[in-house]
Formats: sequence, structure tokens, C-alpha cells
Amino acid sequence: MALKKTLTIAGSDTSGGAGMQADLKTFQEHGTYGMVALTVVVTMDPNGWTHNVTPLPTELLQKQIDTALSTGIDAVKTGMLSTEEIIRIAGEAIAKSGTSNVVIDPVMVCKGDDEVLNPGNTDAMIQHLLPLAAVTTPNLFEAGQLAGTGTPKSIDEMKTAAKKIHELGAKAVVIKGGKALATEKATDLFFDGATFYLLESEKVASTFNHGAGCTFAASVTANLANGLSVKEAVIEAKEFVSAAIAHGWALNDYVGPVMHGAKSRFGAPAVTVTEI
Ligand SMILES: Nc1ncnc2c1ncn2[C@@H]1O[C@H](COP(=O)(O)OP(=O)(O)O)[C@@H](O)[C@H]1O
Ligand SMILES: Cc1ncc(COP(=O)(O)O)c(C=O)c1O
Ligand SMILES: [Mg+2]
Repeated sequence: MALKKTLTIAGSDTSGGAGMQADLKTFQEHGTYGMVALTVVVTMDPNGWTHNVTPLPTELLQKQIDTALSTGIDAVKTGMLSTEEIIRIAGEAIAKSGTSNVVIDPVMVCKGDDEVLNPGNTDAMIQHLLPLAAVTTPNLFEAGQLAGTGTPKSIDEMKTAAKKIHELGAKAVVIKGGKALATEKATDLFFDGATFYLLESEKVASTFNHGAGCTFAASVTANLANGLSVKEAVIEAKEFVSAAIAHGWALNDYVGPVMHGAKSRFGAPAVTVTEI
């Protein structure tokens, strides 16, 4: 039986919760066939868990992209890209891929890590990636950087940022309020270019949400490969990640990854969708 083919152009999170590890686990849970073009390897200091990001040689990235694209892919997502050159190469790969099922997760920082990646990356993402996006999935900080508005602090400010990001070329935008937004629920804003929707689920008190953003974007990617509409894809992704966060767990004293396979095992919390 042939499966839908999903590609992630992303970094390796050696701790397994985020990055290409989250993407592959999530692709598998959605019944798609996952492939990876690896950009960087993230390792952690065993004492204190400080992140270290090591880019792979770009010739090696290009060879991986050529390999994966030669199979004919049904959807592609980007994750941590880390340098302007990698962002440009990813953009060229997507333009060549032949699919319009393109999810840009504009990863700029790791949760719990203050080191913001090179600001030139934001401009490179705007130039090379946003115009190709069927959906882009910034968190609050990333949305503020892309829109040039500073981090949104309310639903109204999220709407303003989403409009700007849409004007930059992304066909649809999900700004993830997550637990940073001061709302009772875990609230994300979805803008399809015409209508705004709030996607809401119970806010989980736990801090075990490492990899939530990657898992959300990978779910959207697999759903698009499987033929769902963009709106259906983001709603299912919200259910999928809500279940994964509700069952997040402590890997060690430093990090709590989401449980990528929670929805199929335990079901998903309710998600409400409201047009605003
Ligand atoms: N504590 C939480 N409870 C429920 N949902 C959450 C929680 N934290 C994040 N989410 C959801 O997880 C998804 C990823 O969001 P977020 O963690 O902000 O992204 P990122 O990992 O990219 O920073 C979003 O749908 C967000 O609303
Ligand atoms: C390789 C890699 N990609 C992406 C991320 C971003 O993860 P999140 O899903 O928490 O936004 C991380 C964070 O550690 C990472 O290591
Ligand atoms: Mg993220």
C-alpha cells in the first residue's frame, strides 16, 4: 500500500521531543511516510541542559534534499534552519518540490533557551519561505518578529500580526498563543486570508510541553498530505498537540517532552473553533 510522503527540512533534537524526531513520530501517527533533510544537530550539556546548535555542511543538506525530492513528495515542512544559507536552500528545495502543501514553522528560539538566532534569519524567512507557505505556524515571539510588530499580547495584536504575515505571502497563518498568552484557554489564532478563527483547548498546567510547536506543524503537514483542507488540518493538529501536551512527561530533571502518540492511545481533549 502506498503512503503519502511527507518531508521535514529540520534540525535534530537529540533529546527526542522536538525537531525532526517530533516530526517523524507525528508523521507516523498520522499514517504518512516521513523523510528528513537534516539541517543542524542540537545537543545538550548534560549538566544544566544548555543547547548547542551545530549546522551540517550545506552540500550534505543539498544531497539529502535531492534524495527526498526525487521520490515525489506530498507535503513538506520546515523547522529549525539556523542560518540564512540554509533558509535559502530550503526555499529553493520547496519551490522545486512540486507540492503546494507547504508548512513553514519559523523556529527562532528553543523554549527555555534565551539565545535568539541571528536576526538576519528573520529577513531570510520573509524573503525565501513565507511566499511559499500554505500555512505558517509562528509562536507569539516569532509572529512579532516576522510581522515587525513586537510580541503580540492580546488577540487583537495577534490579528494585526497575522494580517501582516499574510501580506508577506503566507496563504494562511496560525499564531500559537500557547501558554504565554494571558487567556484562560490555550488559544491559537487561525487566519485563512479572509476569516479569523480562535482555536481553543484546556490549558494544561504542566510544563512538559517541549516539542509542542514542532508536533503541531508536523500534524498540519501530514493532514495536508492526506488531503484535508487547511482549516481541517489545523483543527486536527490542535487536537493532536493538546493530547500530546496533556500526556507530557519528565524525560529528566531538565526537560519534559510531549507524548507524540497520545491522541491515538488516550483520545484528544475538546477543541472549540470560533469565528471572530
Ligand atoms: N500548557 C499548554 N496547554 C495546552 N496547550 C498548549 C500549552 N502550551 C502550548 N500549547 C499549545 O501547543 C501548541 C504549540 O504552541 P507553543 O508551545 O506556543 O509553540 P512553540 O513550541 O513553537 O513555542 C499550540 O497549539 C499551543 O496553543
Ligand atoms: C532541532 C529543534 N527544532 C525545533 C525546536 C523547537 O521546538 P518547539 O516545538 O518546542 O518549538 C527545537 C527546540 O529544542 C529543536 O531542538
Ligand atoms: Mg516552535
